[in-house]
Amino acid sequence: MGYQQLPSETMNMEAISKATFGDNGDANSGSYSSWLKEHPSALGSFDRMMSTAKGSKIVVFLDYDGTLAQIVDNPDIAFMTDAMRAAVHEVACCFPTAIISGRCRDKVHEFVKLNDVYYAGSHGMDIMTPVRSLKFRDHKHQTTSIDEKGNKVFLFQPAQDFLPTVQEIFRVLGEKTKCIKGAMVENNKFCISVHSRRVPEEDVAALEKLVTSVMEAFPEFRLTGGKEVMEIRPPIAWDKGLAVEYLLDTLGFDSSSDVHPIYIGDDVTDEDAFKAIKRFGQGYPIVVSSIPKETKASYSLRDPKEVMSFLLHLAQWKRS
Ligand SMILES: O=P(O)(O)OC[C@H]1O[C@H](O[C@H]2O[C@H](CO)[C@@H](O)[C@H](O)[C@H]2O)[C@H](O)[C@@H](O)[C@@H]1O
Repeated sequence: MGYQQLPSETMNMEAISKATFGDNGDANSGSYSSWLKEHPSALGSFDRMMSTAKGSKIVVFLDYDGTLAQIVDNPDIAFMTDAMRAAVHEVACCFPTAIISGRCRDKVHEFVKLNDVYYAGSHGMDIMTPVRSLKFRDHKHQTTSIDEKGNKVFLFQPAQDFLPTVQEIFRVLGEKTKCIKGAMVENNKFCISVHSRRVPEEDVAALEKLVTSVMEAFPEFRLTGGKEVMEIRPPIAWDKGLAVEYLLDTLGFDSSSDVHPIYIGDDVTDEDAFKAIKRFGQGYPIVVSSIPKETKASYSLRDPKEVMSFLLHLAQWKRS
């Protein structure tokens, strides 16, 4: 195969979990309880976590799908609840808060509808901040723009050079996958998602084969996976972990200051961010999962409802 394929990422996470932990990996099973010993609940561990972080600066990073919004069949209607929006707003009033998603940045903003959080779309390849990064002196990819309130902002778009090709791939995949019922190709600006969630089980392999053959014409591009989705990404060394580092630096929280970053996410691409928090040396990588799975996260939350509860606890802790 000509493109860079990461086999473990292309497997469905539920399949990985079953292969690793057996069929009974649900939240009530024994394997989940033993997994919890390795990745304790961030709610149950809240007091301990916060007593370590007390007096330091907390920065909150959130994934969108599967973390702030439930996973649903149709990606176009993966809305977050008003209660979740209020919880994110509460947290953003207390701590710098960023949302880092695989989706296109505008789409996440449209779903979240909050102006007091920072947005990074396309798996961190499209970051908007009010300040320019000093450490990442990549001025070619740091440009200025005007946000919806008329303020000057900086955009960091390290995959800019690949934009025309990504859009060409989107067009070709859209055409070619028309023959597979239920297939959906989503334009995430600097990357593309090909969804198989609504494809009949017996056609999923054909869809994967089709996408693979289309991508042979674009051998540099990376093909990775997620929850019933194939992700096409440009060949640059950039991921959600580097986006976390970029944001920490840009917002003035380098490793020399006393900072505890928190990252909450549920999918394969969030693992890069968990690793970044570990590289940072302090902070809390939290995986959202109701089944045991391989992860670099230190803590866990079962589902978006528990995420909401954690965010509310965090805001309440700060206010008290
Ligand atoms: O980084 P994220 O914010 O988690 O985005 C990752 C992908 O999420 C979306 O797909 C996933 O959620 C859909 C809606 O619940 C679901 O139908 C799909 O099966 C999931 O893979 C989004 O549509 C993708 O573009 C993102 O890359």
